[in-house]
Amino acid sequence: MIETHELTRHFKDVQAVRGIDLTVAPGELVALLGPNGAGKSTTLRMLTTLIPPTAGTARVAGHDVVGAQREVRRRIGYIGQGNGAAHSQRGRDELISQGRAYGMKVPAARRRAAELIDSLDLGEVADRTVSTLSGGQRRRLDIAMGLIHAPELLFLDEPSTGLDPQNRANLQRHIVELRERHGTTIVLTTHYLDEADAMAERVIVIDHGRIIADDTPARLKQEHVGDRIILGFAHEADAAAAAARVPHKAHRRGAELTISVPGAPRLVSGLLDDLRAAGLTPAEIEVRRATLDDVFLQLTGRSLREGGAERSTEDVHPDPALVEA
Ligand SMILES: Nc1ncnc2c1ncn2[C@@H]1O[C@H](COP(=O)(O)OP(=O)(O)OP(=O)(O)O)[C@@H](O)[C@H]1O
Repeated sequence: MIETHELTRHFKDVQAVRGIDLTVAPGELVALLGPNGAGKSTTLRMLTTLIPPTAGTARVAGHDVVGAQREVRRRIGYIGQGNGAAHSQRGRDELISQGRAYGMKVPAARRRAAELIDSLDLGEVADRTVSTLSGGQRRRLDIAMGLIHAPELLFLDEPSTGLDPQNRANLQRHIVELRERHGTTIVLTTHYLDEADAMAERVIVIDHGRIIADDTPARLKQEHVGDRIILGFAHEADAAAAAARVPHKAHRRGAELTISVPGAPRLVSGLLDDLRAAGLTPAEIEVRRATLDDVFLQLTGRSLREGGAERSTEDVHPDPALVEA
């Protein structure tokens, strides 16, 4: 569905995108994840024919983004960062006008608008003027606008930026459902780690205009970081004895022992049984699952977090008596 080769874009002396090779298969839901200024929007704008590449090539939905702009545009939907819908019109009319702009006849545009209003849960607000809609409803209407001509491929640039957590979760659910229902290939950009993690089966991490990782969220976390079990002992000597005993990579700092192990939640109970049998009972136990931020940190030495995503840390208390100890 998308194939780029050394895709590059410079703005005067800013190298926004530096030679990206990217392949996206039909039906994939891919998240481009990266910090502000990483080059995500610029990549999307080239793929949607809004700006030409400085160098390299891109074929989108079977056509070249420079040589066959019209063909590409007819086959894709693009929802940029701003709101696309006009404010004084009713949402439903906006959708129908958009359909007409794509050459649809009025009855077909009406039918398609009704279908999208239903899919995106806009039934109660579709007959209100756009200016009265909430941020989340506006965003859903934008998505309906991008889908009116039933594109094979939908690009969403930061779809949930500016929404509160509840509206974000709701929008994410709608996007995933759309893909399931219509089989649309979806490429979105985000700097919300939890969003990329929750929605995309494939995450492409972009930094300084280059792809630095490309895999499923689970594999990225496992390969680059792994889970950790953190045990706090009453005495340093116990932590040292436990370090010598556990069959995994372990790092001790004072009375705290950090064990790096894939699939930590599955292993923690057996590990604790073994330590307890040797008379080594930790006073505190924490299982820390790897996050995409840990992956980014590992790859770049910097954090991607901007307050939008929480670390997924969970305390595990397999035996309440242990925690009290
Ligand atoms: N029209 C432009 N003129 C000059 N520089 C630009 C232009 N558009 C983007 N840039 C620069 O290119 C780099 C990449 O920007 P881009 O918008 O692609 O990043 P991004 O990853 O989408 O960031 P964000 O998450 O903030 O949207 C940035 O340094 C940006 O300032």
